[in-house]
Amino acid sequence: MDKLLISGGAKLNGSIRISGAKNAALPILAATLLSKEPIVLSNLPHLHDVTTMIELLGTMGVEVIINEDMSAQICAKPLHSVTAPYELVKTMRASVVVLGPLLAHYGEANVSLPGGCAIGSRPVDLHIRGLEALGATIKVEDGFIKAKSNGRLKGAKILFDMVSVGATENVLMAAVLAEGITILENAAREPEVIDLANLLIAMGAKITGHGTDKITIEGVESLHGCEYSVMPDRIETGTYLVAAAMTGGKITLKDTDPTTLDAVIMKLEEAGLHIEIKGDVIVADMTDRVLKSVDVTTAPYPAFPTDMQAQFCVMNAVANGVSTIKETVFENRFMHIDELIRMGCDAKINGNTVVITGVKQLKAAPVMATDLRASASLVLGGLVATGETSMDRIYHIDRGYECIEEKLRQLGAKITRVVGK
Ligand SMILES: CC(=O)N[C@H]1[C@@H](OP(=O)(O)OP(=O)(O)OC[C@H]2O[C@@H](n3ccc(=O)[nH]c3=O)[C@H](O)[C@@H]2O)O[C@H](CO)[C@@H](O)[C@@H]1O
Ligand SMILES: C=C(OP(=O)(O)O)C(=O)O
Repeated sequence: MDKLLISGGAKLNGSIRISGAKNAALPILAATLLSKEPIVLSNLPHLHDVTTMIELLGTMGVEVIINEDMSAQICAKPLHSVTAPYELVKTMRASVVVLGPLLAHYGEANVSLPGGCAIGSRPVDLHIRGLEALGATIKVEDGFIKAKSNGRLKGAKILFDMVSVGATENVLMAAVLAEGITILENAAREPEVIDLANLLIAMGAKITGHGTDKITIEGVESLHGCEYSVMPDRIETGTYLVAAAMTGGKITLKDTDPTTLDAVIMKLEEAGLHIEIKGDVIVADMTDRVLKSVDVTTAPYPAFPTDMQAQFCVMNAVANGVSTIKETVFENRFMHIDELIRMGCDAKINGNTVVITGVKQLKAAPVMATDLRASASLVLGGLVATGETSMDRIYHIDRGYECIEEKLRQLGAKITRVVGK
C-alpha cells in the first residue's frame, strides 16, 4: 500500500489551483442518468471517488468519453442495468445517489445498502422515506435497496426529519421527472446541493428555492443534454487555508469560490490568519502572526462544516490556548484524535466534544489514516511536526484531494509518496 512521508518545518508559500468539488461532482455524475442526451462536464476532479462513480455508471451501460480538454461527455443511453453492486457501493457510500435518478427515469433501481463507515452509522432512511413519498415502492432485501415505481413518480410535499445533503439530492433528482409539484422542506442548503440544482436546471428541470431550506420542483417529462462546470471544492480550499495558518506561510488559492466558505474564513480570521479575497482568488497570509485556538461547533450549512472539523482540531493542537470542538453532524468523527495524540497533541474527548490544549510542537510519528478528513489532519500535522511523519492507508486521502502531494510540494512542503507493492 502507498504511504506519504512528510518532513515538517517548511512555511508554505506560493500559489495553487483549487480543483472541482468531490461532493458536487458525485451527485452531478449521478444526475446524468436522468437524460438520454449527452452531458458534458468540466472541472471534474481527478479523484478515486469520481473514478468509482464513473465505473458505477459504466456498469449500468452509461457511455463516458474524455474529451481533449479533459471534460467528460456522459451519455446514459441505453442502460442495460439498474443495479449498483456492493463491490462499488462499499468503497463509496455516495453511490446511493444513483437511486433517485434511476427510479425516476427507469422506474426501477437496485442499490446496495452503503452500510456504515469510520465516521458514523450513516443510515439512508430519509432517502427511502422521501422516495416513498413520491410514490415509489421500496423494499430493503438481501443487502439491497430495491425500488420500483408504477409509472411516473408523483410530486409530494416532503418534510425531512433532519437536514441531509444526500437525501435532499436523491429526492431532488427523483422529483425533477415526477408528475406535478414537489416541495422539499428542511432541505439541505449546502453549496453542492445548489450546484446540482443548477445542473438540473441546465438540463431543463424546473427548480426554485435551492440554497434555502424549502426547494420547489415542478416535474417535467424529460431532461435534455447540456454543458456544465463543477463548482470549486470548498473543503479542499479550507484545508489549504489551515495549512497556511499552521505553517506561518503565505499562499494564493486560485479558481475557488470564497462565498461558500464564510464560516471557515470567519474562524480562520479569528485564529489570526489574514485573508484577502479578490473574486475567485484567496490570498492567506500568516507571516509573523500568532496562531490562536478557536472554538468550533459543526452543523449543516451555512454553519461550520463537519468536513473541516479534523483540520481545525490539528490547527488548534499547535495554537495558543485551549479550545473546544463540538461535532454535531456525525456521531463518531474523532478517529483522528488518537493519531494526533501519537504526534504529541494534548486532547481529551468527552462524548461529541474534544477539548484541545495547544502545544508548542508536534513530533513526527507513524500514523494511520482512518477516513478522508482525518487523513488531511494528519498531513497537516506532519507539515509542522519535527522529523518525518509516515502515513499509512492513504487511499482515504486520494478519495478527496486531487494531487495532494504535488500541490503541497508546489507550495514548498517536503512530502513524497512511496508507492507500495
Ligand atoms: C458525498 C457527500 O456529499 N458527502 C457529504 C454529505 O454526506 P451525506 O449526504 O452522507 O451526509 P448527510 O447530510 O446525509 O448526513 C447528515 C446526518 O444525517 C444522518 N442521516 C442522513 C441520511 C439519512 O437517511 N438518515 C440519517 O440519519 C447522517 O447519519 C448524519 O448524521 O454531507 C455530509 C454532511 O455535510 C458531509 O460530511 C459529506 O462529506
Ligand atoms: C465524509 C466525506 O465524504 P463521504 O460522504 O463521501 O464519505 C467527506 O467528504 O469528508
